[in-house]
Amino acid sequence: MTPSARTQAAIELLDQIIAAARESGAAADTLIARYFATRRYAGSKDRRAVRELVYAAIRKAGDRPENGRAAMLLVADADPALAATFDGSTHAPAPIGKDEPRARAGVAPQWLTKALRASGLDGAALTDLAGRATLDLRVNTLIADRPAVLAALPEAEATPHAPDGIRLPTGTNVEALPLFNEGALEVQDEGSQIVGLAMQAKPGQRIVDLCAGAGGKTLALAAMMANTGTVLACDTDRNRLSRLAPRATRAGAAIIETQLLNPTREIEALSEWAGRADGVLVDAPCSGTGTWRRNPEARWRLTPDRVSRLQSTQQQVLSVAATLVKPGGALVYIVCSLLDAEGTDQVTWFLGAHPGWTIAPLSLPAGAVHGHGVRLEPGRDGTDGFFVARLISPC
Ligand SMILES: C[S@@+](CC[C@H](N)C(=O)[O-])C[C@H]1O[C@@H](n2cnc3c(N)ncnc32)[C@H](O)[C@@H]1O
Repeated sequence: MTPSARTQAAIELLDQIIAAARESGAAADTLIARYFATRRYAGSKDRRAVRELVYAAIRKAGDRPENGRAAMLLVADADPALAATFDGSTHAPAPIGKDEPRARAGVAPQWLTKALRASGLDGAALTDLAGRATLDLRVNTLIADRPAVLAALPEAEATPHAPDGIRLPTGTNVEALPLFNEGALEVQDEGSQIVGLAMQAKPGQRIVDLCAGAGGKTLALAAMMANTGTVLACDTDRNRLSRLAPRATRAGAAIIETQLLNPTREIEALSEWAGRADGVLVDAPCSGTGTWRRNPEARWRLTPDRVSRLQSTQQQVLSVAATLVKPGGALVYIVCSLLDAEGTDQVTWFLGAHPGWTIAPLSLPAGAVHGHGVRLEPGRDGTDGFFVARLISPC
């Protein structure tokens, strides 16, 4: 493909991504994969170059742009070589017209930027939210240890904070690594590894992972517990939860049970666990403002109404969790969001609605105290953004 044809392909893809963001359609990565599946003439270098252009435009445009051309023009304004590809030749975008509209540059839509500022993020802390993510993995200590893995993978380095984390060059085909196929490695952002430590899970305990999804944190809990005790992994999403069993088998995690939940009838389904869990992890559904490094177009999908619906779900899940924790046991609340409305404000709500519960201080390898918990920030900590708090049930 010529440079101009690559620019045109990026514009077409951006049109699809913008439409999908407007209509709750497929994620950018899925659309990019589909686009190239039907364009066999594009080689791997072309795909990489087009992908780079698409993501440069997504990261730069704070609001959902009108169209792909307006988004790409925003990038071209700071890149003369890219601007020169708008030359009107075959397969190229039309020449840039006088006063053509550009997408608005920014971190996020204005309402969201305001809410993030009110949550204590400003300057680089704000702009780094949509920066580039690292490729982090957790060494599964049921099968291997970090020094052995680092010795076997010369291209890997230890993550700066998480004790079992390694970092690989971006773009590494993880699934082709023998250590991955042997179950010694799990792809997991360093931030996700760190907030999981807040559960302080110990061998022999009974832990509920109430929003387990496909089990990223469940597997880490089983490893922390050295495969003794029980981890009950629950979720309301059958598809996500069904991905956990094969992952657990590969990881040699034998203490995991799963339970699919009906969103209005969790307490009934979990009656055997009422007041009996040593700990309950609530990795709650959230707006994902901390994960824009991986899904920058998520900024274009979020609305105030969606945040407020998520807040209701978070409160509902927290209330279910509170019924499961034994006296003196712990509830760990995590969101991969930096909005206080989903983080520390929800803990304030919980304490008001559940008298007798207290906050336990957290000592984690990264992050800083924020409100009732600890916050990890992409800019400061080099991880995805998270809020985590540890609450103790009355005895
Ligand atoms: C942030 S994700 C969990 C990610 C997972 N813990 C991990 O580490 O990979 C939140 C999960 O909460 C689930 N969820 C949503 N509503 C729920 C509810 N009422 N009860 C339990 N899980 C729920 C979603 O299906 C989603 O999988």
